[in-house]
Amino acid sequence: MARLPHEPLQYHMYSGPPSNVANLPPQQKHIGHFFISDTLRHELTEKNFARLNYTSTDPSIPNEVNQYHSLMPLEDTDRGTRGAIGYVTVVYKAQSSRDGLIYALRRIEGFRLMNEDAMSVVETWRKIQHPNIASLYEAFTTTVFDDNSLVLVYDYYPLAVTMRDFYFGQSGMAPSGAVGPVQHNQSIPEATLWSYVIQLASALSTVHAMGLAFRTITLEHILMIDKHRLSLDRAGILDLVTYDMPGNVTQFQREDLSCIGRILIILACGNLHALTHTKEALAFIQRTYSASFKQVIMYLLGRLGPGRNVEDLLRIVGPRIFDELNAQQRQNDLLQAELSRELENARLVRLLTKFGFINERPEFNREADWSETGDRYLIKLFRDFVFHQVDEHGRPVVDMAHVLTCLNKLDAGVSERVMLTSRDEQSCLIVSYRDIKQCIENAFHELQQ
Ligand SMILES: Nc1ncnc2c1ncn2[C@@H]1O[C@H](COP(=O)(O)OP(=O)(O)OP(=O)(O)O)[C@@H](O)[C@H]1O
Repeated sequence: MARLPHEPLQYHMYSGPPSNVANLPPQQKHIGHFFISDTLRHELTEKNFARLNYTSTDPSIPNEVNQYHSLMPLEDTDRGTRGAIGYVTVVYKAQSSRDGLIYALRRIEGFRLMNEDAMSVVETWRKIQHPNIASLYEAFTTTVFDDNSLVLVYDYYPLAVTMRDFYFGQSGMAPSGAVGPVQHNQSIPEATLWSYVIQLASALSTVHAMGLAFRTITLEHILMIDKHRLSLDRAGILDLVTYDMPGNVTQFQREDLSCIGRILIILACGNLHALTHTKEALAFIQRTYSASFKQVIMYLLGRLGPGRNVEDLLRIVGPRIFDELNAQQRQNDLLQAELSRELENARLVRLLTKFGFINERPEFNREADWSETGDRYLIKLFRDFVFHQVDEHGRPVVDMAHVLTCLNKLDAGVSERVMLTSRDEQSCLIVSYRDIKQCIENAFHELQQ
């Protein structure tokens, strides 16, 4: 639409999705709606629900532990198995009374801290902030669970599941002999696996640069926090639990790389037992994925030479980082497009709120000049025009598009005129949206006084 040089922008019109979003290939395409997409709204609502949900009725769970309350276990508390650290751990969601935020508390059952100096480990790990690592905030010992427990406080990600549960379900069922994608019908796409390698390499490069190591990374230690977005869980836990048994950090860092290599084999083969048949697993990977993908696994496992470090890994995966960067930017564009739609809606909510404040105020019911004359009368007629129209049979017209168009024009204060009719149809007024907008501003301003 042609616009004169000084004419204001047509704020009352939805601008539609940006071309870089509208022209995405079909599998990434979004239909331009007035509102946030159904999928994203559903996801966000579910996450908010998970964050707020508090349904625990287990009497053995204390009301409070330190400043954390509303504890809710995120797993079956009877399911506890001795994980990689040799202790049973249980994860709870809890709210901090200090900042009101929700955290994940990992409780190590029956753990007696023998050396208070071990807490210094937490100070070191606390400095690590990375988008693919669940930050460790604090650790404390407690007896409120009727035992000696050590509790570590991490970022909470609503609806996160471990990579093991995500790909293999809670039972982790796997017919042990076969190697190949037996548990899900399709192999995981190579691009997804590269994305995991890059996210994990990025997390490790931050941790290793601090002279630290995760020391154990398994499918249970990786949380899937969004579609193909992962976060390394349990930061610092082994350093804390084995404080009195220090080891060789370089060795631990190499072990981190080996762990990733092993995870990639399991994921690529789609089989939890793939490592018991490494030769067949690697042959399967060679047949299914590219040579460079197999190469990175061989490097991680130390098959291309014993000296391994994360800098070399970053060099090897370097060419793939652009793919990851591009995917992230595309995702960013999509979210920006969603956000810009919500921006329009936020304007409308503000406008409707003003309407709500002004119209039918009970305390002014008997004041004739409040709503029956002047500015406010006009606002009342406009409200009827937008919301209370009836068809020729007197039935209500419920037309969302009409409401949105009118409100957007009103918010922009366009010069277009509209005919407002009184309910008894005895009088009618022709006014511009700009005039009505001014009336609303005045009435709202008076109320604020
Ligand atoms: N930081 C977190 N944010 C949100 N949810 C989490 C977080 N950490 C763990 N969870 C949830 O708690 C569940 C249990 O976590 P956990 O790490 O104990 O897995 P697990 O399979 O029981 O491992 P293990 O057998 O070693 O205890 C996960 O599936 C996940 O849903």
